[in-house]
Amino acid sequence: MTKVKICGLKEAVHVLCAVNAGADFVGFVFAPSKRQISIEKARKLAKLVPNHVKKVGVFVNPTENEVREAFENVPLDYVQYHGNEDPAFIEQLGYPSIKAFSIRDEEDVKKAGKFNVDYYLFDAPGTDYAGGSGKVFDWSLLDQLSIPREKVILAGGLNASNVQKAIATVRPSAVDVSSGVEQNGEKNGELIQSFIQAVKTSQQTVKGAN
Ligand SMILES: O=C(O)c1ccccc1N[C@@H]1O[C@H](COP(=O)(O)O)[C@@H](O)[C@H]1O
Repeated sequence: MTKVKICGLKEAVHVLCAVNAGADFVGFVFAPSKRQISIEKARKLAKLVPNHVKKVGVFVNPTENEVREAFENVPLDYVQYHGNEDPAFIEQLGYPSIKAFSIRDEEDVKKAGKFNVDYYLFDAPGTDYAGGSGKVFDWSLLDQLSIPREKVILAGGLNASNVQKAIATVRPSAVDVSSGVEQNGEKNGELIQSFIQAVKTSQQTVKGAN
């Protein structure tokens, strides 16, 4: 079952929409971004999230204290490191973790081998911010990936129209979306629902074909 992460949530209505539509992870951005929210805001939104939906905090080159404060106070289930954090920094903090890699070429893919994390997230390089650019990268760069697929999250410019092809091509454990469920720069409930529906339909199609 491919899981779904809806990232960059800022409003209660969209958190509830993601949860009700079947999201497996919801993401709160603490890094510099147009989607950045405070720990206090994330704490309020987190109260709307049932235990089976995992809460992810997105950081870019944070200090240890920034991560600890958010993890304990929201509270979070996973920390997503979306910058140039090194393996020792992540291991020292010791939280359940997702490490993001910006993929331009095969060398970027190889960097994943240095980390020991719960999930390896592959994304397009950022433009204005470290992530959330809405850009797709060349998925074929992941063809030779040695990371087990159950630990792979695919991100980068996904939307309801391309996510089924993305799943069939990369076979990730989960897909992650931010820009692709937004309209005029804001999250959109219908787009969140259609994205999650597209992922679920994709799984039904695969089952039916077997
Ligand atoms: O969403 C953001 O604003 C963001 C800012 C800084 C780091 C990561 C961010 N989001 C992550 O970006 C990817 C892809 O997003 P998109 O669907 O291409 O817009 C995803 O992993 C988000 O978690």
